[in-house]
Amino acid sequence: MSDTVESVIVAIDGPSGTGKSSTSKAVASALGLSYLDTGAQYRAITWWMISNGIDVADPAAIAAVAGKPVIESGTDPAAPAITVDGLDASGPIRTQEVTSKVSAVSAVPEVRTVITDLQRSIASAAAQGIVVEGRDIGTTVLPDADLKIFLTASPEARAARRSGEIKGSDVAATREALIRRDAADSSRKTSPLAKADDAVEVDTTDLSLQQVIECVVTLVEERRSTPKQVAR
Ligand SMILES: Nc1ncnc2c1ncn2[C@@H]1O[C@H](COP(=O)(O)OP(=O)(O)OP(=O)(O)O)[C@@H](O)[C@H]1O
Ligand SMILES: Nc1ccn([C@H]2C[C@H](O)[C@@H](COP(=O)(O)O)O2)c(=O)n1
Repeated sequence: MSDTVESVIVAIDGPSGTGKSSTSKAVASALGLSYLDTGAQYRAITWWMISNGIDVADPAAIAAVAGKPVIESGTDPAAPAITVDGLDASGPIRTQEVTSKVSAVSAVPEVRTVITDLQRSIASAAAQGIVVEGRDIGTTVLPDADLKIFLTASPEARAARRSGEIKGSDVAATREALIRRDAADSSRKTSPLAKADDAVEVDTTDLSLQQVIECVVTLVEERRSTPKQVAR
């Protein structure tokens, strides 16, 4: 019997604020895997569009330049990095302006083609395996992932979590903004936010972050000990 641990690809999808980033980073760190935040990539391309004066309400204008920005993502879960044309984008992609425009930009099919290709090449280069988090990883980007998780939580729990990050923020307004973004991400034509048929759904509403991390680590370990059955 070999001592080498097989590479594993884990897809973690779900709506905003369900704990995808926190869980994915912790699971990747615990298991020695790489980590990819695909939302950061859509935020990065959105930031580039805004910085270059592209009208984000004009899908044709976005499509015409979708291949221009050079986006690079680091995959160290302890220090996730993202650059656009060589510039550190980790701060600018978290602004309210980018958050309010990212659903429109990420709905453009040409944008999704560019970013999906990038995500697949990063995943295939991860020798030890990778945890990839987003909205369409299990359904579209990596349909053959070894394990697919779909995280959910009530809008109230998600809004409370998000509001906890920003002192003095309005929980009701945060809740409405989350619901609006989820509706846009779920209703777009090209690879919408959706649970893959073979994903394991984990409702995190009443779970602590530590409980969610332990649950996902257990699921990965179980998958590693019982390889996926391939349909013939
Ligand atoms: N189970 C949990 N219990 C309490 N707080 C949590 C839980 N999971 C995540 N959080 C907190 O909720 C906030 C949002 O989590 P996180 O950024 O991981 O969500 P996300 O699904 O990646 O969101 P988005 O899609 O908007 O990027 C963070 O402050 C995180 O610490
Ligand atoms: N695989 C993905 C990941 C993200 N998006 C879009 C939709 C989200 O609203 C936005 C930002 O993601 P977040 O940083 O909040 O995780 O990016 C997508 O379409 N597909």
